[in-house]
Amino acid sequence: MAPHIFNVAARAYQRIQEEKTNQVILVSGESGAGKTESTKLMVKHLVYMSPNRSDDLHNKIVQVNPLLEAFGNAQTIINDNSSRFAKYLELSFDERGQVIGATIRDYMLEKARVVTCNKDEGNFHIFYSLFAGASKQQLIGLNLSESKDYRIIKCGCLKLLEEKTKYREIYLQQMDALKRIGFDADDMNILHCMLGAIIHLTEVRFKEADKANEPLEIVNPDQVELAAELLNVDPLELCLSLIKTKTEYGGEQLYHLKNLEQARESCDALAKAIYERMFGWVIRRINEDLNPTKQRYETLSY
Ligand SMILES: Nc1ncnc2c1ncn2[C@@H]1O[C@H](COP(=O)(O)OP(=O)(O)OP(=O)(O)O)[C@@H](O)[C@H]1O
Repeated sequence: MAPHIFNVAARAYQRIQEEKTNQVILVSGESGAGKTESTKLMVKHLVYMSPNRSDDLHNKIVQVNPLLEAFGNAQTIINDNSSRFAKYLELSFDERGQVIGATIRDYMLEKARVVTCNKDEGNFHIFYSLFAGASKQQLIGLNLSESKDYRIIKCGCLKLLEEKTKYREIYLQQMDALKRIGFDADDMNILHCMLGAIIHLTEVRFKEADKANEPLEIVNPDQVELAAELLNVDPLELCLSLIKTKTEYGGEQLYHLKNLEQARESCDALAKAIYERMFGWVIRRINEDLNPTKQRYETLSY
């Protein structure tokens, strides 16, 4: 019989206590095998075994899950809530075996999903919950209209749009979780602006110039302007960076015109990079919340 997950967690905990050495549990398997759910149960069991069961820390770890899933999970053919990143969760213990903190490290976020995903799958959950849950006023503030108009939503399974009630509920949970990890009104606003900017950037379209050796034309420059406004950057600079490459040679700045493919790629790359930074920001804030003390003793990692 395969080892039970509680047994694996108990053995690792026992070794930390007896040998005072770090322990690692590797949770692997194909998509949908149950890695995420098993990890949640093992964390629960480890906290349960701690001398002064820190329900508070366990609750915090559980409560950040909706956030991780909002930004890092998406519907795939195999799993409705598939993690599209690899996760390393480190639990810290004091000498009594008490869990005193947790740190999450993310790897290999599938950021390409922001701009391309299989038609039977979904984009990251956060985009659907944003359209379903944000108020009309918030969406107007981001210059966004009906979700079905956007490539970021259209590139995935449109059926997800029919689940508005579910996503509205999820949005409220996500906003609640953000507040709990210390996001204030300004942080919330920045996060929404980043999401809005990504959505506008993925809308930008380019066209070949009529004459040779002329820069590409941006078909809908309003989308670049809206993205620039939300990112608080100069719209002209942003437009230029999408159609030209700047290099420095001998202290001189040189500009090369991008072709259609390069411009599309750089615009998508920018959207993906913003998404990745945003995810990293959320994880950093989660870690601050999960580490009330900076002291580190033995650790257990997944
Ligand atoms: N221990 C469990 N108890 C109940 N349901 C489970 C359990 N493990 C897995 N499941 C079911 O299987 C689904 C997929 O599990 P999970 O998301 O943990 O898989 P995963 O291996 O992390 O997948 P991915 O690699 O795609 O993220 C869950 O949404 C849940 O419905």
